Amino acid sequence: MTTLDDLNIVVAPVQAKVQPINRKKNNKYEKRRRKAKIAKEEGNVSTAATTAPTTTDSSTTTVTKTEPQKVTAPSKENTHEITVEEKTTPAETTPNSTEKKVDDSSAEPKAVKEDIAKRDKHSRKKQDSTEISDDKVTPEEPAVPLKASRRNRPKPQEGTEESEEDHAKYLAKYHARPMELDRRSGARGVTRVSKASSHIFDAQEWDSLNINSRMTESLKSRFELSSPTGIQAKTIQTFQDNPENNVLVHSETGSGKTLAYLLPILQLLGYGGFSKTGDAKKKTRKELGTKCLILCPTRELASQTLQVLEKLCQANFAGWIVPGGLLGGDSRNSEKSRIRKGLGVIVATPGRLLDHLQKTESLLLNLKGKLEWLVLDEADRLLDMGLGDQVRQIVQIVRSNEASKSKAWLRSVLISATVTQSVQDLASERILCGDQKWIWVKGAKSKPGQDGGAIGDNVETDNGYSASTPKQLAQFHISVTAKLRLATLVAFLVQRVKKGERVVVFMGTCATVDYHYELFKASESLWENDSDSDSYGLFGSKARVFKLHGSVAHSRRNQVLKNFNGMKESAILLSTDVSARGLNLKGIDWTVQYDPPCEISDYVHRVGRVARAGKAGHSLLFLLPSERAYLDVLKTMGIDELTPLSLSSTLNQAASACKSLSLEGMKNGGGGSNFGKEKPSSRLGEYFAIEIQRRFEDCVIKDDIEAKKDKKEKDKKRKRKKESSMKNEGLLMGLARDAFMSFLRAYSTKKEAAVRSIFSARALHVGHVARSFALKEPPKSLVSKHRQNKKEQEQENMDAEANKPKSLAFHSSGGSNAAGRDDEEDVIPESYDNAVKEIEETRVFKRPKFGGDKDGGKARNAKSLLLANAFKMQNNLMDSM
Ligand SMILES: Nc1ncnc2c1ncn2[C@@H]1O[C@H](COP(=O)(O)OP(=O)(O)OP(=O)(O)O)[C@@H](O)[C@H]1O
Repeated sequence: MTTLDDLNIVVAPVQAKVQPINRKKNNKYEKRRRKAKIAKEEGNVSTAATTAPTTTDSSTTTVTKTEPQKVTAPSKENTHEITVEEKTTPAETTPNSTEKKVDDSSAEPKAVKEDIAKRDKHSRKKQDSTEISDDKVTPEEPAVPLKASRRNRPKPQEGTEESEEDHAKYLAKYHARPMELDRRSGARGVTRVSKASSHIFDAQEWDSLNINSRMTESLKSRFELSSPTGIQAKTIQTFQDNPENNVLVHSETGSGKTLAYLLPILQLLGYGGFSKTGDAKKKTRKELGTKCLILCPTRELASQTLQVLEKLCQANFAGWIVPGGLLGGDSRNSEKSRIRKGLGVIVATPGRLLDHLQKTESLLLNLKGKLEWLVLDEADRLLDMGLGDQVRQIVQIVRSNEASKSKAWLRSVLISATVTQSVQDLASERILCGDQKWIWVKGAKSKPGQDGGAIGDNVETDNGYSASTPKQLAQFHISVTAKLRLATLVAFLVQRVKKGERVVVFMGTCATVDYHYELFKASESLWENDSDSDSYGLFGSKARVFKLHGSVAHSRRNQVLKNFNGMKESAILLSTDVSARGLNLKGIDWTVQYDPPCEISDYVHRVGRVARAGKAGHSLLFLLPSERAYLDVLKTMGIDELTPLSLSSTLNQAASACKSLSLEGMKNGGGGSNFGKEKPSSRLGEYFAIEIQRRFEDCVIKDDIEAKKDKKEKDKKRKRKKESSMKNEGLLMGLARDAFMSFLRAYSTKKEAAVRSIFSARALHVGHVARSFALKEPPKSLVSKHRQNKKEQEQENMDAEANKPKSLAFHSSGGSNAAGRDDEEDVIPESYDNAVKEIEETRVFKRPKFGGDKDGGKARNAKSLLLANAFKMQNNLMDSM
């Protein structure tokens, strides 16, 4: 029989329950505490940490009592240390420390406090009213766990054990506590430590390669590179042995692919062949023309490559070869004049190069009869859907510019750590490879005898990912529910910052980066006695936070990278995938993927920002419990070394590092019936999560209240004049809403087929997702639209259902969609608008119905209703937000 769980039905999320400031104990809480006691006897499913933690389920709260374990890497310089304390030190529960914090909070303007309290009250009221509304929406986060609350839970009627089971599943899915999540993911306290490795280096020396001795000298002295990496030696040899072929360079991230292709090209341009000695073939800029075009997917990577190229050319080797960049963001006119003077090697982003090819005649003149190399760095990104068209047009123009030439004259060089089947397919298109053969040069992990083959030959795995992540990289994943995500991110960063480490946090969209950046900046410091560092925000004087994404102005992006790379102490860079490819970010210890990437190849490139050139490095991937299958997909791609990181340890360690904050959490939200009974130390991590969540939510609301006040005052001053153009909401509130919406959109539009079903928006708990953006409830625009149409929709759907032939109602027609039930994924649209709407729509139907539902038929028909809604959604594409 089809159960509601099979339908992926989730209890409709309602506004989050947040502990109000100055919350008082009252009868309601007393009752809930009693219920919690009952729950203790009942079962294993536990409440989430961000609700008032009133359960006493010792099986899930007790922290394993082992001594703190310290795993130390052998070499201090090249390794990082991860200390995992399975047992947290009990907090010093001195009344003074908590009192102090309370005093601090009382420093807030009274009006603001009252306002926040009012909102909390309103929020609670709303929740209560929802419980008894027509919709019978189950509260998203009751103050006591639903399982525990006998009276709150609708009584299952006869023959409804199934509903009980559904309910338990629901709780286990969305309200599991850290210890339980750890148990499920198999996370242990002891964890892996990355050690530096020399596997990417070749046994050869620079001198053994046939490149000019002036160059090798400068590589050793100026670049301080003592020996070539394996891929560098192999690529130079391949260029030497196959002067007329196309080359595909495929090696793990950070293995030195940039020099691998630049060195042989410069050798050929400067000296006409491979030799340690020999005279340079000097030419004027006009005579030389443009010999090589290097395309990079981002401006940052292009300018990094240009810097390396300039340094190489100036190194007393081939000073007459003048490289230049055509990068989006620079002035066109200055680029034009540089092109006119003559650029021997051009490094460009596709858009800007195409623009010049179409508008700057002198560029076509410089290329004609001269161009020999077309390099696509990060080829898979350049050839994918986003940039593929532009790159194709570029190749077409370049080739038609030489139409009369009969001899093969242009060689393509593809570079990437991820050579997917689609890249191989595209590479075999004639437009890219001409008449020449491809030579595939593979990196250190390749099996012996595999180099020098043609594309399509000797593929290690079907997907070509196996040689892509550095061997020495220690990869972790953490399983965390949506409502604990934000607190867990902060907890993890607290540990890194404490150790003075540098971290890049990858997020899915520009809006999420903007929001977290502003939120961290606006929040008070986590550390005690860090009052001097107000301007630095959450991590105080211990770490600066930076942001980088595609919508940041170009000039600002350069500055951010410069400042981030220039910082010696701990720093955190919040970024989108704009810095995922090719960038050499200085001294990074960890990459964190807060939002899993759209494509597996992006996973490889993101983690590849650490553990470069054989150094040690770590990566962490955040996953919701519903996204666990993502690990299996990674496995099929040859990435199977992810160790589960303990959530409870992560929170507990942060709690130990920020004791006063955790104590405040205990006081504000964690007292409950167990205050003084349950060992506080066993839940310290959860108190940390509670408090950090509360602080963020208050920060957003406070900012909103102040902005509204400001606007009111400004409007008053203007009297009868037009109202001020100021937004009627705080910066943080606006950013939070944008971030939340963009998260949902991005979530539902994961591109790769292999992961699409894993990131189904229907598995999300929208209310909890809102909390991960420090919103107490999902944005009103999303909810009110839904409410407005809901009744109407329900009626229509019920009508449609009633008119259907009875035999189809619950008939599983062998995968057919005739009854509109068996293949929901096909029916639910994937588009931007619908994806968001889909989440809203499903909120209505995801709630498991328990006994006592007057409209029992409604529950049974939930799946049909869902489908009918999906059809309706399709019709309302443009109307959804
Ligand atoms: N022979 C070498 N010895 C030591 N370090 C090197 C050597 N060659 C390059 N490096 C350093 O290794 C780092 C990574 O180089 P590079 O950017 O070329 O890697 P990559 O393979 O292109 O990485 P990605 O796949 O991420 O683009 C750089 O900091 C570079 O200076």
